[in-house]
Amino acid sequence: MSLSAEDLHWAPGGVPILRGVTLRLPGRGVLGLVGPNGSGKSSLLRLMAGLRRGTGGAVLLDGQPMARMRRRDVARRLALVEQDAATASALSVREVVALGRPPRRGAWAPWSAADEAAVAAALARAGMQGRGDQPWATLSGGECQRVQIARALAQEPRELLLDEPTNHLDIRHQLELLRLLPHLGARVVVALHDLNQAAAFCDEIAVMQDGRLVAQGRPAQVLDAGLIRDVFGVEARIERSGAGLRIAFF
Ligand SMILES: Nc1ncnc2c1ncn2[C@@H]1O[C@H](COP(=O)(O)OP(=O)(O)OP(=O)(O)O)[C@@H](O)[C@H]1O
Repeated sequence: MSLSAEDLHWAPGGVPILRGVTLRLPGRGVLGLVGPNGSGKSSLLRLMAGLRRGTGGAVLLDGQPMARMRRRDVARRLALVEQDAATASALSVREVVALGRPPRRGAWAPWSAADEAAVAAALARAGMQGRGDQPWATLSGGECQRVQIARALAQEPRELLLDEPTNHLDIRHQLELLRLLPHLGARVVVALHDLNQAAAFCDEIAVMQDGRLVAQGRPAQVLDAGLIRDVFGVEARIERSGAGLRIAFF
């Protein structure tokens, strides 16, 4: 059953930001969250991660309202990597990844072989094995993103929420990161701006517009010229080849 938003509303200070969003994760694979600036993608991810409480509706984890769960139990289940997540710069890569472990450890438990193994596994999954001793401050932008993902993976989440993880990355690092997503050992929800990348790398796409979820399904079902015009306000031509598609904008 996994993670879902059910008729979720959020109106901080009375201003409606999320207006009745119902979003269910697909049974497996990567769900892409797309939508114009300000449509509510980051807000939805933060509410689904339990960092904010909705003002109506619910976020459910395995059918249970997240609001009634302990923070620690939520953190054992899912992890969020926010946009431009910052980290104290004096740490090594291994120390940064180890910051993901507290939800998995007893309050007073010493650092264990299991913790060490989880950190090593997270580094390997994120393609950063052998880099544990490197100072965080010396990493490239793409490496920083990978280490933030490794830190989230060290929580051993079943659901991983990523908010625009390709921000600031050059095209090679964007593609490397997107190719990594199906291999992270978690269900992934990823907010993306590039519709072609979303179509190519996501099993399903969910489209936000003005605080509402206006479409969800396989990329070829969801992305058409009419939706792109209505939601993003641009003209597009969809070129289909087999199961894939390419969007040309004009
Ligand atoms: N704490 C808050 N209080 C009031 N308004 C907020 C708050 N957080 C976000 N907003 C507003 O909610 C709207 C949606 O913001 P959000 O960051 O969720 O959009 P987004 O789709 O992620 O945008 P982008 O693509 O630009 O990152 C914006 O108008 C934003 O200014």
